[in-house]
Amino acid sequence: MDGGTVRASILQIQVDPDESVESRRERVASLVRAQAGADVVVLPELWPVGAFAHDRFAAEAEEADPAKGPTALAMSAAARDAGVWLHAGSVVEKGEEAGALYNTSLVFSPSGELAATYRKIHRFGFDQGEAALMTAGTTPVTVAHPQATLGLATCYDLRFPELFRALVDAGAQVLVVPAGWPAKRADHWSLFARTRAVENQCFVVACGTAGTHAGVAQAGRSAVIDPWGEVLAETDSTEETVLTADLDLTQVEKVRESFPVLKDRVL
Ligand SMILES: NC(=O)CCC(=O)C(=O)O
Repeated sequence: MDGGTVRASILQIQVDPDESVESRRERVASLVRAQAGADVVVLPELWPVGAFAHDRFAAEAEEADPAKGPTALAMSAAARDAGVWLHAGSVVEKGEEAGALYNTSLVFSPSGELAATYRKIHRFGFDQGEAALMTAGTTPVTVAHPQATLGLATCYDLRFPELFRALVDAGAQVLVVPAGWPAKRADHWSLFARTRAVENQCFVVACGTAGTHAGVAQAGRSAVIDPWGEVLAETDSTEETVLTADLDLTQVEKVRESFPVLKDRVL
């Protein structure tokens, strides 16, 4: 698939405890509606509740189905109103099994249909926090956007290159990574985002969070990186920011043909 130029809008959402989840949901829906004309809009990890607000995960858990979950419903409507593909970041998803919670990304088509879900595979916290409270996903997910195959990953997943190789093997050209990455490891975030782009010869669309929740200051640092590792757009702001970049999809094939390193894989 090679769909010309993809305009990506990253919404680096402010997540602070003094704003209710309901108010943030409405505010984010308005921001998404304002992105009409973009080919894909991306939100951060767990923006309704905050990636480190562990004590609120269970209470704020919701269904991924827009007929049942308030965030899914609001994002489905916003995608439809704007006429955009929307990677709506992730929500704390109520699993089918009693008490199970997942960190689940939701992708909507321009008609508001839930086109894909991805349950985060690598949970952060070394047996605490997310790692203790959430169940791990098991399946890498790609999405057939009409212009490009998107590969989905979430925050801490960025540290695990084997997931990204699986996404490339499944045809990914654009790796979309929503995150709630802490400010104190911001340089790791930028380093890994650029590395995943270079080693997989893909675009990386990396959407961070702004603000401070549960005492954890967020890195922001959203960025778009091309398949040669050039940073097309990046914000150094830790405030709420909209970052837009045009991705020339022909670059994926050009870089893979002119420097065919992926063909030399042995394992
Ligand atoms: N929400 C996360 O996955 C945080 C990941 C993180 O802090 C790190 O990898 O460092």
